[in-house]
Amino acid sequence: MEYKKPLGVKIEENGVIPGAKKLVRRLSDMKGYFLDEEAYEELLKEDPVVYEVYAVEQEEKDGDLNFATTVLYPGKVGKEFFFTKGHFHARADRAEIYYGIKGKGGMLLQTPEGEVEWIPMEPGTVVYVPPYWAHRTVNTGDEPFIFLAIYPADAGHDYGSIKEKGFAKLVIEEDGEVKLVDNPRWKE
Ligand SMILES: O=P(O)(O)OC[C@H]1O[C@](O)(CO)[C@@H](O)[C@@H]1O
Ligand SMILES: [Fe+2]
Repeated sequence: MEYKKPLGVKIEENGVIPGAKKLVRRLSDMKGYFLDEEAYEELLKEDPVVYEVYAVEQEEKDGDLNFATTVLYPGKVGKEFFFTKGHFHARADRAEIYYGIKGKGGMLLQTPEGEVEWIPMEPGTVVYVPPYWAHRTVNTGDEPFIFLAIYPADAGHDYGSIKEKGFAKLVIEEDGEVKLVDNPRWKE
């Protein structure tokens, strides 16, 4: 039997996992994701980084685990806070755990039928993402929102239906408050 080597790494203050694979998502990678298209086009002139992911991933095998930090920057497109794209798992029955490290935000979760849950997150919050729920994190603060995700190595990502239809709710700022409102573009 060939055993894999165990691994211990320290997450840096800024969320970076040394030696991890880095993925950068700029606003230009998220066309069609935000409601306010005019605000999107305007901000596209700067094309800010919306989030970075530092992932330590294994082969897509049953039983193994991946982990990744995400540094989700503060910002808004119109009234809508910056968020991660959001996805179902390609193997839809795979669950996931998130752990809040820094900053303030929350997670939007949604079933395939469009039932939505919002879970506020701060440093120390653990979120259990059950099988079959799509998930998207949102930065509702004014500093980077940093969190760790731990997920089955064979979970995969299914961005398709979220890219097309979005979530049934939007997370916006209105009158200085964080609000969840119906997404006018949501279709079942
Ligand atoms: O894959 P998305 O929706 O862009 O969000 C990124 C985050 O979600 C994960 O894909 C895990 O669910 C991580 O790689 C990362 O923490
Ligand atoms: Fe996931």
